Amino acid sequence: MIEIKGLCKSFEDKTVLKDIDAYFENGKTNLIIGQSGSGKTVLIKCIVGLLTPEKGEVLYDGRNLIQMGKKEKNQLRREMGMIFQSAALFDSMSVFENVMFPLNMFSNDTLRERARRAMFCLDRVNLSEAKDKYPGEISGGMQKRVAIARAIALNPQYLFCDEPNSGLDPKTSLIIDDLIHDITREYNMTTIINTHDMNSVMGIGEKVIYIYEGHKEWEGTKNDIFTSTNERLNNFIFASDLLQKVKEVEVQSLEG
Ligand SMILES: Nc1ncnc2c1ncn2[C@@H]1O[C@H](COP(=O)(O)OP(=O)(O)OP(=O)(O)O)[C@@H](O)[C@H]1O
Repeated sequence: MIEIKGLCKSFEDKTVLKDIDAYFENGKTNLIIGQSGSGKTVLIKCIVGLLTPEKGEVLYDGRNLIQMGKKEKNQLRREMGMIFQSAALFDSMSVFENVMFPLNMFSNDTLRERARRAMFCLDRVNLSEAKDKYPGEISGGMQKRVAIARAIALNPQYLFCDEPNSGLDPKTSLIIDDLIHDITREYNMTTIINTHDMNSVMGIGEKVIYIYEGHKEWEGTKNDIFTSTNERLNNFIFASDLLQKVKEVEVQSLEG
């Protein structure tokens, strides 16, 4: 579990995060949502240690990241998998070599064991047949799947995904969402996803945190969203006519 307590972050005189408390459980997909500029990326960067907050705690199963020394932080980083907005694969390496990369950097296993692990991860995302291709030769959705295989290669306890669906069509986005959701359960990981994608919220939002102008405005499950009376949340989620219709149908079925 990851817990954050009283997190505050400013840049010069601009306060971006205001006293955020939240917890993210194992085996669940936790989503951070909010308008552009509300502070989601800064929050996730504080959680993974790329930014240091002025105040607050970031606890990884009780271990406070903010107070860790360099050695302990490096150890913790090995327990983290990350999937960035652009899949951020190495273009000059094959799919297989991309997945081998973290294993070659951090694992003490033999070459044979590392190769077996890389193939296992590629198989898990249904890409073993593309192992010799290069990122430029495969689709955006396949690149994201390679990024997922690479992120889980070291068997992380914590998985962070920044806009995993950016640039993907709705159907491919669903495949990526389901994959992240299934893997989270299978490995009992703590997964935090930063997203704008309302389909993701409705599909895999086991826990949703809504950030508004740097503070936590609301939290709940995807089902709680339909019955929430929080006006800011409603304005944000049900901005489109289509989602407004979905809400009406959902509320009717809850009432009936
Ligand atoms: N390094 C920085 N220096 C100064 N201001 C920053 C820095 N990083 C972020 N900010 C500011 O913090 C605020 C929140 O930015 P952030 O990137 O977290 O928003 P976001 O919710 O992730 O937006 P989006 O959904 O568009 O990615 C913005 O006003 C941004 O300009």
